[in-house]
Amino acid sequence: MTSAIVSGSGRKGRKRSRPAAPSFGWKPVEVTIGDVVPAGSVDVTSDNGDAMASNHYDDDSFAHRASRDLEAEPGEGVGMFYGLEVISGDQYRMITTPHSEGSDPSSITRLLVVNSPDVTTNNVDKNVQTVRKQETPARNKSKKTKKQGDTASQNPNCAPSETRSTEPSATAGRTVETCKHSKSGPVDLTTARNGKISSKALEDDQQSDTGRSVAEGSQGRQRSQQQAQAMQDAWLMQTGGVSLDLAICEALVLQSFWTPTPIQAATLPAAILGRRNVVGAAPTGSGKTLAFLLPVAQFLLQKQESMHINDEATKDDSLQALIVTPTRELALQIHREAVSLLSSSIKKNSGCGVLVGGLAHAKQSRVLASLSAFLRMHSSIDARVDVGADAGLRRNIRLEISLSLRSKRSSLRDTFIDNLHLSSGEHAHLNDLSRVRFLIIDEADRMIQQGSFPQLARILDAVQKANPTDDDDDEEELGEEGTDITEEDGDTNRLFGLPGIPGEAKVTMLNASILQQIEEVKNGSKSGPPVVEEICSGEEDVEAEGFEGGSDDGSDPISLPGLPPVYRQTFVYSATLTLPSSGSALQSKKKKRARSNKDVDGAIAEILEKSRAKGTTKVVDLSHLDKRDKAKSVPITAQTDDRSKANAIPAGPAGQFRLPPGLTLQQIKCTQRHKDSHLYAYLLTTDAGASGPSLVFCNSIAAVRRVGATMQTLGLQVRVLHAQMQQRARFKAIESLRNGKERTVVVCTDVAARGLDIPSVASVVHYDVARTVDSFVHRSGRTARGMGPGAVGSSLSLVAPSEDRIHGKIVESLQAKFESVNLDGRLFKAAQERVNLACKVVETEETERKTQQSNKWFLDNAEEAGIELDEDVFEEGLAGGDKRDRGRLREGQLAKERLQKLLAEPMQTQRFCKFLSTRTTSNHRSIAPSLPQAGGNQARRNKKRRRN
Ligand SMILES: Nc1ncnc2c1ncn2[C@@H]1O[C@H](COP(=O)(O)OP(=O)(O)OP(=O)(O)O)[C@@H](O)[C@H]1O
Repeated sequence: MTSAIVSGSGRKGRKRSRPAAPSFGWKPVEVTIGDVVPAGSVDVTSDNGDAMASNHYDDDSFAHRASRDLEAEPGEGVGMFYGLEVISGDQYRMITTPHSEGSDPSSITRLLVVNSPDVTTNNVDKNVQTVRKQETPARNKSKKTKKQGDTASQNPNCAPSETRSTEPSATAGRTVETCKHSKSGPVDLTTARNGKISSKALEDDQQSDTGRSVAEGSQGRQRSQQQAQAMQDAWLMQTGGVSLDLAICEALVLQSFWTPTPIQAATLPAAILGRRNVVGAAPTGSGKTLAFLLPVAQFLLQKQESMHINDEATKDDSLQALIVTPTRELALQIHREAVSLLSSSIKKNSGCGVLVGGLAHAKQSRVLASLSAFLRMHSSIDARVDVGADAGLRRNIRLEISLSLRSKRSSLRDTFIDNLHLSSGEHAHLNDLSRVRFLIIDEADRMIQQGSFPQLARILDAVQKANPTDDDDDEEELGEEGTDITEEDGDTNRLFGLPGIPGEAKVTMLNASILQQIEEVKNGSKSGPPVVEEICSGEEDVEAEGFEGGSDDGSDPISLPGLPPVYRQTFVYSATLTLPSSGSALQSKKKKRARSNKDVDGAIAEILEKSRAKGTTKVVDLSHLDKRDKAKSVPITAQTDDRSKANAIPAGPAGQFRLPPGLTLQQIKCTQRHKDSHLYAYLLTTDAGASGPSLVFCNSIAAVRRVGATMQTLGLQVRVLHAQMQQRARFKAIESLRNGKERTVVVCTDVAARGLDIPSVASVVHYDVARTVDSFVHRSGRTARGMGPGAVGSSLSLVAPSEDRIHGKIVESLQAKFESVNLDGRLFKAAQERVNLACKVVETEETERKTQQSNKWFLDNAEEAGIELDEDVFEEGLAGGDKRDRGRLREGQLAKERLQKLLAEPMQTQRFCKFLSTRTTSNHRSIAPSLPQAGGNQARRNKKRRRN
């Protein structure tokens, strides 16, 4: 459909020659501002990187091209397409903006869009809800001339951006601008969100002589509103049509996030406009958290506004979004980010809750109780009329829970999971999962490993049960598959269908035939579970599909009494979601058939299947470097739209993980027993290691304890972090990195490898080489996070001979250059001396501590039993031991004294090596430049070379 129904424009009916169709094959259509276009005539989802080019002209030469293609007359304003506004069930109005900043929007008379003939009405219908509320003041500016008869532009005192107030419109709750002029001068109310804000601002204006502070406050508000407006426009442009709520934009302004990251730009249109499920993979530190939080926040705020209009009828205080993470720290971090995103719109209590294990029972109950209290508080707020800028914004509960699944001792987790099966109780709102609108699995490849999946499956099942999107006849069978799967594979840490290196998730999307088979099985027309077929898309060109989710596809959730069913979106994210290449896909298909035809292949497919994700799934894989195979062999399914292919890049041998651009990879090859001294020298004397907080990863808790104690004895500011620690201490370790007052070194296990976002972390050290490539990628990704030139950091691997093979695999797989760090030989010798002393001290202290602990245990138990103990049942500590023990104690004491002396003198700063450091800190003493001094064989080789 290329014709437009023209309404209310001066250019109406004007005949023009149609411009040539662009090479991407879509038909361009010329429309006039105010045009109403039939549903289905334009693709509103514009949800991949190329879509902006497909939907409108947005590059620098836009003006020229649009003017040329439209045969614009000199001085005629042309605009660009921003999105659609719903006029009625099947008609939409183009939303436009001027092509360049500063242009008068009201001058736009025509625009050029590129029209997709393939998009169905269904597609657009599903976006009605989300598009409806996306009217922005910027767009109002262009509509103003239609609605209000050019009042503003005719009044010289009424500048377009300064003198309009907004009033609620009768249609779809949109705002319509009117011109206001007051004695105190123009008032910028163009960004006011609703009528109440307008009237409040006007009151301020009329009382402007009451005090300077009022005026200043108003100016400040205006400024922040303008900034939010500018932020909204910036994101609108860069996401190809996503107009974020102004409240969200305010939060983005505070963080200066003026540009969406690639993963955000690629997924937001699909998630917000298309209401699709999203499977997203992108490098560490690339903003995936916001990519899934923004759609949630946008939905909540839009819903909030619609509730403001519709009141009780649509009031919904139940859980809206559930985010599941693999670690407690990550859950807390996401919670913090969600709160800051919503804080400007929902003041004190954002309605976000975080449930993690490891906290005291009382504390856990308080978390739950506070959420309940918030529900009650909201009920009371609902009962009264709110006035002011926040009116209506605090009215409805926005409850979001991040649930960490890693803790085996998590009573809260159990409480929550158990509560899922209760119909009433103290925290009844947690029982109702029927309204969960967003189900988000972060670090998804981790969630399906190491025993987390059964718990995750329970939650997915509970959510599905509460709001079924399918017939659940095979629920039991699916539930049992997990057990069969692990038994069959003989690997309790992995799911069936996940062969290969532990930690890699094999992903296969469901295709049409699988889904059909699932349906057939469920309908009873076919026995046996579905067989997965993986489609290697190759050259095939799957046409864009209409949006299949929601109530129109016949598989809608069962309605709850009085409330319409909730359409649920599932988001699955990680930095390492490995999509299979064509070869592996075919192989696994054969293997799969030979092994069993019972299971849905692929972990992510499993998650999507378990959560009964309906509708089109958008797959965005930005996590791999190799784009040569981009056009080939991407597993694609009927459930995955064709535009996903452009982003889905195969992994495997040809696809290397993309690392953060500011990350420097380094390596030191040394013996296991020299690792401590290399670590110490690196942290203390190299610019890379000494420039900020560091994370040192070990493969075991015992190693964490030992290395942590040694580095602490050496005078570094050290904290340890592992899963067996008290939760409070875990938080403290993370906070020590975050507050950045001191340069902390956190020695940790992989519990800190994923998700943690602490931009100040300057270096990551793999004390033990990571066991998998995924693990290496995640660990290294704790540094060089975010965007821009400041996002730099280094990742050092200490490679012992026994780790050469696995390190080689990592190097090969990443195809990245690892720089060698050659420490100055003299420096290394000095470091080694200190480390030897520290080790002796640690060993002595450890023996003493153990003895004391054991004696205390005896004493406590004897006291409890009322027994008097003989002196000789106590173990003697080194102090009271035999001659040899006392000798060891003496050695320990001497080592301590010697070490203290050495530590009082600063270590020499490294002056010559790959990491040349001329920095002098208060702790470091510069020495005269020295000649290179490599150690051992290397030194001899260098000498020989020089002689020759
Ligand atoms: N649009 C943006 N512009 C600038 N910075 C951003 C933007 N979005 C997010 N960030 C910042 O980027 C950093 C990394 O983001 P985030 O923690 O979401 O990364 P991630 O992709 O989830 O990483 P990981 O895979 O390690 O979990 C954060 O400090 C965040 O504040």
